[in-house]
Amino acid sequence: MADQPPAFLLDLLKHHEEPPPAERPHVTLTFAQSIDAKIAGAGGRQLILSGKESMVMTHWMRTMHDGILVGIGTALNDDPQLNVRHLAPPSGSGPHHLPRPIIIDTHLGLLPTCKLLANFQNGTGRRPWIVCSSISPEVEEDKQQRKGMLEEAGAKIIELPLSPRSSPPGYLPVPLILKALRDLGVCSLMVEGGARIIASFLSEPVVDALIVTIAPVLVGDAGVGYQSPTFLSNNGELKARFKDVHTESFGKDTVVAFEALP
Ligand SMILES: NC(=O)C1=CN([C@@H]2O[C@H](COP(=O)(O)OP(=O)(O)OC[C@H]3O[C@@H](n4cnc5c(N)ncnc54)[C@H](O)[C@@H]3O)[C@@H](O)[C@H]2O)C=CC1
Ligand SMILES: Nc1nc(O)c(N)c(N[C@@H]2O[C@H](COP(=O)(O)O)[C@@H](O)[C@H]2O)n1
Repeated sequence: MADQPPAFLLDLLKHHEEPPPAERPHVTLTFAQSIDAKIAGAGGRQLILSGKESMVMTHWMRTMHDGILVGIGTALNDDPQLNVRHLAPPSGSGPHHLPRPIIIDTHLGLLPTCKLLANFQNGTGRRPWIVCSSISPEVEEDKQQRKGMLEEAGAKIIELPLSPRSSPPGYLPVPLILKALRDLGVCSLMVEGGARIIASFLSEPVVDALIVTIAPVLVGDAGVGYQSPTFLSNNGELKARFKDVHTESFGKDTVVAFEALP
């Protein structure tokens, strides 16, 4: 197994050597999809779309970011670990860098028994950060109680103001999330999904690199896809926001990498 990330990742993410903007980290959006653009099965059932080789590529990518972000839908559905266990231990100095797990969880529904917290407790994972909407302890006793339980299990809770007019309701604004993470020292962020998080990040001009693993399978209409904003102008021409910079086969999968256009 290779002992360093694939060359295209080193090249695509070399902007990480530069400081990120003041208002956000460098952002990489990445996920795996079928050829009919599904990221999960019927009813959201988790699908292992990536084969071994592209999964190893994803784990190398994880080592190259300060933080790794998923939405609460993914955290509850998949109970992910977000670590780098598919990589062989490095031969030389120290272990691989582990990204900080970050969960976007407006109402604090994450379970204190989840694998991310269990891994932190047993010393194999970093302390997860949970981003939620601000709590008014007097009127939200249940949420305050859940906060206490999650903190007891090891989580750091980050509260952000949620506008009553937020659209869709209950969504924390992406720029606010990114600013809070940047202020906490996160300089590079890998966003893994799920469907709603992908749509939200694609709707804002904040994604520097987009890396999609395409597995040669059809999931069918019952599968879960993701929405993207309209990239067509009134005359039907493509208003490209990204340019494709690299395509490479990893085992049976095709990985397509894009970078944001200025
Ligand atoms: N194939 C792949 O690479 C991946 C697939 N998945 C799949 O995605 C599915 C989960 O996706 P979703 O249910 O859409 O959940 P999600 O993981 O996208 O979380 C969405 C939830 O986060 C909260 N949220 C707060 N602020 C938000 C914002 N600004 N934008 C979006 N959400 C915000 C809301 O409660 C929202 O319902 C699962 O089936 C999982 O297996 C998840 C990650 C990667
Ligand atoms: N790269 C990739 N390929 C797939 O086929 C996937 N289903 C995912 N899912 C993402 O990875 C998380 C699971 O991570 P762990 O294996 O538990 O470390 C899952 O929650 C999705 O974010 N990714």
